[in-house]
Amino acid sequence: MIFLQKKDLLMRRKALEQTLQTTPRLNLFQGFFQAALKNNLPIAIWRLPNQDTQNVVVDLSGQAQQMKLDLEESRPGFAFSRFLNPHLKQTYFLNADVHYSTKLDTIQYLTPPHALDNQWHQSQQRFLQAFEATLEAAPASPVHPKTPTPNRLHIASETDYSQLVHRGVEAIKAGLFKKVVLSRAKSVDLPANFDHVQTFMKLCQRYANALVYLVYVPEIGLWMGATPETLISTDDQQQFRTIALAGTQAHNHELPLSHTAWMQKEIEEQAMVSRYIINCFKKIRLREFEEVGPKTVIAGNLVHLCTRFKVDMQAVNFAELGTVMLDLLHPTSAVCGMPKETSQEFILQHEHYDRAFYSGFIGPVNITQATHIFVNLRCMQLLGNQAILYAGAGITEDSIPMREWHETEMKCKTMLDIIQ
Ligand SMILES: C=C(O[C@@H]1C=C(C(=O)O)C=C[C@H]1O)C(=O)O
Repeated sequence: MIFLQKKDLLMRRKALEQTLQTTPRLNLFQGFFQAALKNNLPIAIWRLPNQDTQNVVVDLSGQAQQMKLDLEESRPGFAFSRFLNPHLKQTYFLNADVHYSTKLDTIQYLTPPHALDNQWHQSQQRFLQAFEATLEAAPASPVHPKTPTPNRLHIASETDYSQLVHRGVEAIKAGLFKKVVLSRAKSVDLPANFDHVQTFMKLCQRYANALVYLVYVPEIGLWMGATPETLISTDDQQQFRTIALAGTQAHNHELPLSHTAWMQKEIEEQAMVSRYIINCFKKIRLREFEEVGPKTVIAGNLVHLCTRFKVDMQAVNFAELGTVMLDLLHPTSAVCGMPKETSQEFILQHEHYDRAFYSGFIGPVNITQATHIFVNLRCMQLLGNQAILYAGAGITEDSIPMREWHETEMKCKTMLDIIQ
């Protein structure tokens, strides 16, 4: 019986390979997405910065697994974390049981070591059946994603947010901390013809140097974003990378990037993030790192100041650097504050809403021998016919509440420009 099922499955996979090559990209991704929704399976679709390759992974176990993230030991998959995730222990992880990349143009199947043969094949069969069916004919009534209601959602008005910033500045003046990143949620109606996969494709086109993603986990819901901020990356050449990104202004297309002028406030704010990263290196006695910047970089409609850090993991003989640094860095002072503990406490007490996955981290783990984890910024949670957009701004002693509100409005535009 199992033998027959296996044979059937192998034939189905083979037939699919040809279909993959003749089906337009958009339809393929619609197919993956619909098949995952139909079977209640977690799915992640993404495209790395400055790459054309789009990827999809589907977790056939059907469960959002929460685990302690260990990058060096982990199976290939996709990590998704809330802002609050002490010691990375509550990281959601989507196993790459099914992985498709437009570069290889083929589906790779991974069977987890603990999988029960029978159940596993059935789950794969059901998924591939649904995938094939959507490719043959787009469903007349597509399945809609489950969209659990966010916890403690509060849409801050300009007055609410200005008061919050004012409180932050007071706390800094009182010496509680030096910087705090204060954020808010904004709600917008989605157009009647809103399409998740099409929006993902539009984001890819518009934001070439961002990680663009669409993640669906039935228990969590649907998140989408185009983030400019690498948290950690490690590649097949054993290079570790991270960046210090802060300071924000609108991108002036008429001005060469190198002519962008920055105020003292932004320079200091970004320097704090760099210092924070260097302190993390110091904690693990790592001295050999390359540091380049700060330079002005483009992130959609905005520009930021960015310093790049690089470590040759082989040269320093530190194979676990990725996990160790992820644990030390998250949440960085680009999304939390400086010092970390007191600023985080302030955020939890005063923001009056749950950041959920905003300012958490997200990205592929051990996919084609590389891991690219990003800070989840310029993102939105999709709820039926409504989207919740999230954005924050770094508050220092010199912050002016109205300006910070305006900055968060500009950050929300990254998503707004695509959906409206
Ligand atoms: C907090 C966000 O962005 C972060 C904060 C920045 C700032 O305060 O200038 C700039 C880039 C990001 O590191 C966000 O996009 O919500």
